[in-house]
Amino acid sequence: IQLRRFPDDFIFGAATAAYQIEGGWNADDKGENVWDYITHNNPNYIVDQTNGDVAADSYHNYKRDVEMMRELGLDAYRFSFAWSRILPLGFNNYVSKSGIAFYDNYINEMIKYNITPMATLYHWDLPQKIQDLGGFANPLFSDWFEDYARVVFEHFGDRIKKWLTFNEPREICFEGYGSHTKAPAINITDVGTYICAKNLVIAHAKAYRAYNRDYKPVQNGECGITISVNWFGPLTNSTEDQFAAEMRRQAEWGIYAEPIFSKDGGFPKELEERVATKSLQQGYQWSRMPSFTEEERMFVRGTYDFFGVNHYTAYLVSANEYLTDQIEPSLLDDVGVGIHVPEEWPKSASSWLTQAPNSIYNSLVHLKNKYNDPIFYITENGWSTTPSDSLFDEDRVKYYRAALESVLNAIDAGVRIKGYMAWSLMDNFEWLLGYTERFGLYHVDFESPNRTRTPRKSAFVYKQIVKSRTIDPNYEPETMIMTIEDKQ
Ligand SMILES: CCCCCCCCCCCCC/C=C/[C@@H](O)[C@H](CO[C@@H]1O[C@H](CO)[C@@H](O)[C@H](O)[C@H]1O)NC(=O)CCCCCCCCCCCCCCCCC
Repeated sequence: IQLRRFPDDFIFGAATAAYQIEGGWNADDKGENVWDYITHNNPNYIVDQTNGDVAADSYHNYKRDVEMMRELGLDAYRFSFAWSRILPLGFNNYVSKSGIAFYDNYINEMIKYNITPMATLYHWDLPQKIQDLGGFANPLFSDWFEDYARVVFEHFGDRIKKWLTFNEPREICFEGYGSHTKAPAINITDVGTYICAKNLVIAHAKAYRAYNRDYKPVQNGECGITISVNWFGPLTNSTEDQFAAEMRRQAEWGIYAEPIFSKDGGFPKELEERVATKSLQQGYQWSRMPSFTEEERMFVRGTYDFFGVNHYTAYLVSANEYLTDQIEPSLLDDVGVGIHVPEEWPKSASSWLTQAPNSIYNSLVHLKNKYNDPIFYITENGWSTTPSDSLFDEDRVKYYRAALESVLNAIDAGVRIKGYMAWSLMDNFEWLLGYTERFGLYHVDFESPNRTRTPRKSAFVYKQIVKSRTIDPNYEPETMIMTIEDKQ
């Protein structure tokens, strides 16, 4: 059989995030963030009562991390900066020398071995002081974020050419402000998600425009945002189900993507009208979804060089079936649709994650058509197993092969995908689920003092894909001993 090839300029990488791997929660002068705060003050918030105080201890093991990237032959590595490690007080009146030194060393180690760093400015670890001031609900948030972004561009922009402002606005705003499944667990269901969404996209735009104006002319990098785009397709072909799926997509990612990537900007129209109507019926004198002024709409619109997509799974949406009770008022009540996951889709260790057919293709072809053919990077994609599963992670291997076939299907359909980052390079702190779900190509022994990393079978399979730039469905590693090979 002729195997399909990834384009020569396609970059393969792996991803992580600061709070999930770094540890060193109070090393040197690092400040407290919202995950430090919630895990220390309410340990039962996490299912196994753990936290990221030490995690995979990448603060001390970063050289081993880069060695793993070399073992896999990666072109790129996506990681995030911890705001409170760089600015321990939240604001830019004090910049931590040791925080800067840590990231300098980490990045220099990658560059030394020709691994392209892709950096996320914010992956959920807000300085607690900024949260005490309201966090993403404070209209001044966007200025504080721009200040932080400028410090990072200033110090690291000579070496980092691919920037992401935020990781997954849905998880920040819906789960953190409109629900309680992410820190800071504000759970103000009527307006939390919507106020956060507006301030977040304005903060993104301020950072993007600051980069474009003051850094890009010298540093020559690119800047985007990563949005979680799981596929929400209609359960049937009926008009009602198709509209229901569109409403759910608007609620899941449209409220963050539309202001930035659409021709007109602003929030998605149908959802905006629905929330405005329901708000009046519910006795509010204004829509629970704030509008953009004309100036804000134009300011946010078009602030991207590429679209970062985190994709894991899919759900089927129905207008009339599988409906469940929702808190009223809330985003899920505003949308008011049913969700179904077919029994036959293979299950992972995570309740929300099944292996859905060709869902990367479905998502990216949809986004390409909706948002005028942007350049995409898949900034996360991966599969979870349990801590007791063996190193021979056959399900993860199947998932990665199917996902990468779906990437090739999308490329064949004309989608401009330039890279793929596997989630994750190594096991890490999986938020509410602590260490009970594992996403790593490398297993991490969280009981061992130096957090020993050991490659799983999927690491060898991914390495072969990266090296050959093809997906051989029959490839079997000959050994489970990992080595570093010279890149051709
Ligand atoms: C049977 C019908 C049930 C209806 C359920 C409807 C579900 C609709 C959509 C639900 C989304 C669920 C949450 C998914 C979040 C992910 O998008 C998010 C991805 O984040 C990135 O991924 C990495 C791995 O998780 C992460 O480490 C990385 O930092 C991040 O960038 N993942 C998370 O946020 C992780 C935790 C999610 C836990 C949230 C608990 C909410 C429980 C929802 C239950 C859904 C049940 C579905 C049942 C399906 C049955 C097969």
